Amino acid sequence: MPVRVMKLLGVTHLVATNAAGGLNPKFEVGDIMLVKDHINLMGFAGNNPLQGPNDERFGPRFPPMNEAYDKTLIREAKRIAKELGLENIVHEGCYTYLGGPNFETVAELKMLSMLGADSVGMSTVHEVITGRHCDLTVMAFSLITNKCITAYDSNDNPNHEEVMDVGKMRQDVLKLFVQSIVKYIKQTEDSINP
Ligand SMILES: O=P(O)(O)O[C@H]1O[C@H](CO)[C@@H](O)[C@H]1O
Ligand code: HPA
Repeated sequence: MPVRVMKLLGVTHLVATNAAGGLNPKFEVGDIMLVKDHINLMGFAGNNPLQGPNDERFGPRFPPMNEAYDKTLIREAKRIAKELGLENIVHEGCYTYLGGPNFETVAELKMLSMLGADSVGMSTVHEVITGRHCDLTVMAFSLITNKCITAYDSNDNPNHEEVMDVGKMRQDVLKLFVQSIVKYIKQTEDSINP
């Protein structure tokens, strides 16, 4: 619903962000993952924001989702990351989510890893689907706040405090990153519609 309100207000771009567990073993806590694709696992279970009668004022009944994440914005976000000296902590990958609010089991995480997910959260996909349905240009990134635990002999536990702490630790960098991306989008829009 907020995404459609944004559309009605004239918004053209959606930059979605989330905190997520890192499933890709190359990711470290505090890294950023640009989302290049997602797996809508809740959609597999029949939970999709576009369910129900389609409102043609927003978009078509059967929207494509193979190019959900704008390739130009991903490319420019990488360039910006380099300019800001963040290239070593910025990666690209596939996001997936379960409904939460519990963190995932070891078996669930092993399955998600086999499916090709690089980060795991509890949000974002519904907003992205709704945004693409009404033709917003979309980009998203995950802040990796914890490493997913995929071994039964681990003594670690994911917890929301750690997620919040890592978010706070990275807030200045993330603010700068988002500001730079928004600045790029504004410049591009202004050059198209002066
Ligand atoms: O996806 P966001 O809201 O960024 O936050 C993620 O972090 C929280 C769990 O710690 C959950 O809300 C999960 O979705
Ligand atoms: N799993 C799901 N959601 C999350 C995680 C996680 O490990 N970290 C932050 N949000």
